[in-house]
Amino acid sequence: MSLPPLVEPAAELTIDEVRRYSRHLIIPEVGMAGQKRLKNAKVLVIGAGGLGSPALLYLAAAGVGTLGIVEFDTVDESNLQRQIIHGQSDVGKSKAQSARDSILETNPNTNVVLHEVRLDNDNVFEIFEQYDLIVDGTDNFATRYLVNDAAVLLGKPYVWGSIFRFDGQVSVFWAEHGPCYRCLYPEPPPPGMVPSCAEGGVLGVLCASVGAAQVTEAIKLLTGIGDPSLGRLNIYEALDLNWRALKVRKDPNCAICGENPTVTELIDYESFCGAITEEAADAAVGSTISVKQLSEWIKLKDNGEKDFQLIDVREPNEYEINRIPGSVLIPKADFQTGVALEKLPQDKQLVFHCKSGVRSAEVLAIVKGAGFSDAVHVGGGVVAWVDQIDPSQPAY
Ligand SMILES: Nc1ncnc2c1ncn2[C@@H]1O[C@H](COP(=O)(O)OP(=O)(O)OP(=O)(O)O)[C@@H](O)[C@H]1O
Ligand SMILES: [Zn+2]
Repeated sequence: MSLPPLVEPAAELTIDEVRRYSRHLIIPEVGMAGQKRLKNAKVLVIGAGGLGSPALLYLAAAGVGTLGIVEFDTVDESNLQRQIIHGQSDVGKSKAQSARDSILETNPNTNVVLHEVRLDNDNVFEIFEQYDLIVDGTDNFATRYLVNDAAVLLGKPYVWGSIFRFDGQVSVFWAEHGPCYRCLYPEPPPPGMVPSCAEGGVLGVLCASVGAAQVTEAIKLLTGIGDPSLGRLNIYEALDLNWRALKVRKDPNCAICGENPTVTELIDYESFCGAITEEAADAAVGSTISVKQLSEWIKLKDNGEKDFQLIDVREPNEYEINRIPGSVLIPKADFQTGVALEKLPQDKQLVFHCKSGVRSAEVLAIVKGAGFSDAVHVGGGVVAWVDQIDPSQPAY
């Protein structure tokens, strides 16, 4: 379905702008009118991370006049493998400011507006209202549902993208003309089911494919060229170098854009998406030790004053990156299938850890259910261990 352009054309382009955008201007479908629409456009990008990096650079290069950035975080060395808007000298700096510097280097005509906050219920409307179009480059479900609901309630379109390992997804959501994100995904995945990129990894260059596809959709919407991916879920598989599209229908029972909506205002997205299952949270109460305690326990064990078995429930490739001394590796999946339970020592206290404490809490729930009532897990996992106890090991 083609839609009218989102934006009216700006009054004119300067001589410099005509030179800069000449390769756009000679595309008949874009032409002066299309480029002037881009100049007049106000686009908000949420997150200057994996997707936001290419999205912001290409939106700026394309001549989008005003670019807003919502981002609260600072640049970490592990971001540089994919977040190409930031460089080595930006490590430790505000991502929003680092992104602005790169954008202005790419196109000094861009009016860059920084929102150096975490997007939340209190600021989302005020921020969204200032823009014609939103590009979601975030990596967590709580923010995705917040973005969707705020966009539906304000009647705004947005371009959504997601990445995981080798695969990406892109779609356009606009409840007034088609489905919304909740029509496609009515509920977030159960906590722990879908690992984040920090947990599961992502091929850096995948961000370029997916971020560029998001910008393509943004340009189509702003200028009215082509058919935007409204009602179309585009799926990219990097290993096959293949895009395919699935139809997405507007759900008449959608909680927010359906015929009888039950969501009429913003909700508590953190608890809606729950970072951890209820069973895992219950199991962890009173059975969580800190990395400092673990380090004491390891000393006592070395002196023969305490006995326990430390079990790392991450994946083998994570175990190769860093590990806590004395741990044995039994991945979480082996507890879920039950095969791990037979391997567990019956005569020792069990201490579980993972990367950050989510997977180990889930395993704790399983082993406590199997009768290992004195088992504990390590809050903050190996991330906290490297941070607080052994900075000589690499973090990831
Ligand atoms: N609610 C939010 N408000 C503002 N920015 C957000 C929000 N949620 C996520 N982001 C930002 O979106 C970006 C997502 O980028 P990306 O998926 O590459 O993850 P990352 O957090 O940088 O990396 P990793 O999770 O691997 O450490 C991050 O920079 C993150 O700070
Ligand atoms: Zn919907």
